[in-house]
Amino acid sequence: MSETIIVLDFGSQYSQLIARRIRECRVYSRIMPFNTPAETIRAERPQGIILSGGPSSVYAENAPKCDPAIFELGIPILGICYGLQLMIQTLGGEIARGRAREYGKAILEIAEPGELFVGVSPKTQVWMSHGDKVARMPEGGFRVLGSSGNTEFCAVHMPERNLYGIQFHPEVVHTPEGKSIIGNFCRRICGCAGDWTMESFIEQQLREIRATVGKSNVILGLSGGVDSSVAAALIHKAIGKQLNCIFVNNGVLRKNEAERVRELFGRNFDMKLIYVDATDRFLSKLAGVDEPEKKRKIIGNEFVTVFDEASAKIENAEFLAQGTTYPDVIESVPIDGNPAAMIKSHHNVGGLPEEMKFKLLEPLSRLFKDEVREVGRQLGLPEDVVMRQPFPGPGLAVRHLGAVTRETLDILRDADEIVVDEIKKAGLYYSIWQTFAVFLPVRTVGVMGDERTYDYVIALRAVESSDGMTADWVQLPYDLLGRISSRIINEVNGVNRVVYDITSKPPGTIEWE
Ligand SMILES: Nc1ncnc2c1ncn2[C@@H]1O[C@H](COP(=O)(O)OP(=O)(O)OP(=O)(O)O)[C@@H](O)[C@H]1O
Ligand SMILES: O=c1[nH]c(=O)c2[nH+]cn([C@@H]3O[C@H](COP(=O)(O)O)[C@@H](O)[C@H]3O)c2[nH]1
Ligand SMILES: NC(=O)CC[C@H](N)C(=O)O
Ligand SMILES: [Mg+2]
Repeated sequence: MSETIIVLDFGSQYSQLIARRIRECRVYSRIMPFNTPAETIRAERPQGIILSGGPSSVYAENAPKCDPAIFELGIPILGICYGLQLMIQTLGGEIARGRAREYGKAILEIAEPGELFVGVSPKTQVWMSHGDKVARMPEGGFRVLGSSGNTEFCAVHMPERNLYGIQFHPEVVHTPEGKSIIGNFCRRICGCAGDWTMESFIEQQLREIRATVGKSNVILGLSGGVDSSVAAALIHKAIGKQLNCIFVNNGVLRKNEAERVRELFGRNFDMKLIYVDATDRFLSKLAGVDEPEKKRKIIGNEFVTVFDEASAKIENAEFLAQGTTYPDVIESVPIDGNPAAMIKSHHNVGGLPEEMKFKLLEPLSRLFKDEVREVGRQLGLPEDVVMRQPFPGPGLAVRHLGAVTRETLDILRDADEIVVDEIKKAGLYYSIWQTFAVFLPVRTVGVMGDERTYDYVIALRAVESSDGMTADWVQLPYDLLGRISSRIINEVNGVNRVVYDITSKPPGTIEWE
């Protein structure tokens, strides 16, 4: 078991970031719903607990509350923003609406560094995002470690129980010394040695995969994408020939993707690959379906039916392995009472059928993308495999608004190929998270060669991200945008207009559906 810090999620948009910062300190972290019982938490034997921020006010009706028994577990706790407020309220203090809301930068003046602020400048910039404040501290027990102009109780500590609370957000980059503060919590306060590395992860997973699988066979859905390629390499290292990879052409792949993946696989892997061309089945199920969640569910279900059939020929195929990663899980699963409500069902998680004969084997399901890439490198996969841009399992179906048809899918494929080609030529493919085309089923009027046209619209999307959970649109050079636009309009029949999507995530998502 690795050292673990648990992040209790009160619905903060930053819970992921907190988890990542902890992992950057080489300590494993897990996000759990705010109402996880203290007993469940104790059973995980965490070294520490962080209470996240959150949109509610602790004094509001139905405000999310943690099990108060967690403050009695003897495990160090750091409350951030809402987490601080909840800790103070639970232990007898009072939270009230502040005179002014405080968003943005503030200066924390450290009166007493304690263990939390070792090595942090006495006056340090911190980032605030709150409207409530501590109006009265609980009687006795707490010390004030620091204040800011607006917030008297900006950092507090109860030595007796090893509880810390801070009003600001150490997890965001606008708190430049935030990483040291989180590092101090993990190492000095929780006593973690920081031995969570990708090497130790691989070793641990190899043992676990062997123990879980035993003598059974494993089917792995291989898409040629980063996650499933890395999962294949890892599982193959663990169980060798018991692994059977299946690559499904679901009819919504990119242009020439089926050939490309088979070539890539042959070049990099020494294992079996079963190729199933299921284009007709997927497209007939998708015919006329324009609702995004329906499309996703149809694709998730059909994938499993195909895996089922293909595995019939494989003896004792008990497990279905997938390259599911942490963000897939977090975005898709509405855990009871968890405020991180469901955004969209990733086909490989929320899109799976309720009854399935396979047991799931998902060794990467606790990793972020950059960690998956690191595992791939350590397993010897080349850069052109680990650095491929992510491509969603539901493929072009979620980049083609409205119901898909063979003709309009081909339009999207041709446009998409031009986008990728130009981005590669510009040397940007590996430095941008994702770049792609989206098909809009609306037609606009144009004029080409003095003739009126009435054709479809293609939207371009290019986003920067480190894990797909949040993303910024990229300021692609105008001349590159111009080149892509004119090539699409000249070379792709049926398109007479190209637009550029300048929405970040949030409020948008990366894919359009
Ligand atoms: N065409 C496919 N054939 C077989 N399995 C697939 C296919 N597409 C997706 N999957 C399965 O669904 C999982 C999730 O897809 P996802 O796109 O998130 O991962 P990926 O394709 O492996 O990596 P990337 O995120 O880099 O595209 C994959 O890891 C794989 O197991
Ligand atoms: O395998 C997948 N199955 C899916 O159903 C799916 N939906 C989105 N994505 C990818 O996840 C990241 C976040 O995408 P969104 O901002 O659109 O949710 C982006 O990288 C998306 O490409 C998926 N991958
Ligand atoms: N970011 C937060 O956790 C905010 C906590 C609480 N909603 C406030 O406004 O003070
Ligand atoms: Mg993919």
